[in-house]
Amino acid sequence: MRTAMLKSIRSSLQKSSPSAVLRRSFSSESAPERKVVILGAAGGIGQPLSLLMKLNPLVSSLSLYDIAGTPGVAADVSHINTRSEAVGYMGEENLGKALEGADLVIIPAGVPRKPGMTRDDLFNINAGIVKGLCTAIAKYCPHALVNMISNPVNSTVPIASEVFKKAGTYDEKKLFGVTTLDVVRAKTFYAGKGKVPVAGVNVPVVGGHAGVTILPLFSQATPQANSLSDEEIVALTKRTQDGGTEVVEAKAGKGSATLSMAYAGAIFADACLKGLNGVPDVVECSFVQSTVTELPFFASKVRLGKNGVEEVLGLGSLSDYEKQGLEALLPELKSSIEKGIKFANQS
Ligand SMILES: NC(=O)c1ccc[n+]([C@@H]2O[C@H](COP(=O)([O-])OP(=O)(O)OC[C@H]3O[C@@H](n4cnc5c(N)ncnc54)[C@H](O)[C@@H]3O)[C@@H](O)[C@H]2O)c1
Ligand SMILES: O=C(O)C[C@H](O)C(=O)O
Repeated sequence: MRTAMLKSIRSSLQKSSPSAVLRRSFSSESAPERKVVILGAAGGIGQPLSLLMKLNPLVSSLSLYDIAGTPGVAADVSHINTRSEAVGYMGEENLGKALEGADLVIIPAGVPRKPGMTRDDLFNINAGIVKGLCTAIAKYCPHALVNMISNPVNSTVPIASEVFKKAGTYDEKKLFGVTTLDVVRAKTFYAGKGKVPVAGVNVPVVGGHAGVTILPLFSQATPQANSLSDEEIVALTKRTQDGGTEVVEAKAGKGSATLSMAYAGAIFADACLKGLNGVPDVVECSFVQSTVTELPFFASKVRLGKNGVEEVLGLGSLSDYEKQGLEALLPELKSSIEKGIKFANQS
């Protein structure tokens, strides 16, 4: 009787959508102590992400760091009656205190795009910001998991890896480029076009996080929506690849995706915390060190565990259209990775 009940609970959990899992995790209790740090916490993503992480009961200590504005954000969210204590840290002289003892560091620090810009146009400013923050991570919390949101992710993750290598702290299992927003978008657009309930939809997205390097694998979407034509799959792929630009244009100079990104960042951080806590079978897509292709970093499904990446999963079988997409993305992704590595080693 008890075994049957446990089986049924397990199966309903496995079928749940990420948002349902996140809501359910908000109500779980007796989790281990976990310190989560947000670098860039007063920004467009940082503020709603701070709220969502304050709501997550897997977090016991929430450390909010920015170069400006964090006392207000921290005072505000600290009044929310949830498990974690929230503390704000402002200015570089307080970065060490913000990071000490961290289990997970989330980085949405840096400038966002304006209409007409590519993510790579952010490199000149954001590469230096990420390098500085990662140097501090290597010093103050070398064992923390790092969730990189700052763009261009295809280059900022390699920059972080080089900074950690130089400091002697690099652990490839602990560095993640956050590509969850691509998955969130692919699920939403697919459910809309395929007329299937969005809560149950799953779509892996592989490659990287910019334009054609974003490759949604609709051939592996579940549940399969039978009615979609090849033209509709092409249009869905393009919309997923251009999702960020769609928001940048709609915001007309006032930045890029913040609310949907905070949601996606919270889903991914929650998955990392569950992995750290030993929850089995936590799988999300992420841009990580990889041998799935010839490139040193690649986004694919990743199983998360007590040390971060437990297993980088393969691509599975691809449609001919997806195979072409994979071939087409490799040169751009390669050059963005190399640009990040070069920057970290020459400056
Ligand atoms: N990975 C993704 O899917 C994804 C999605 C959306 C946005 N982004 C990227 O996230 C980044 C942030 O976007 P946003 O809309 O929140 O921008 P924003 O300008 O609203 O906020 C950025 C914050 O970073 C802070 N900051 C700047 N330098 C810092 C430093 N050295 N240390 C700490 N904080 C610092 C700023 O003070 C600001 O509060 C951008 O690079 C954007 O392109 C990534
Ligand atoms: O598009 C951007 O510049 C921000 C982010 O990478 C996104 O995908 O929304």
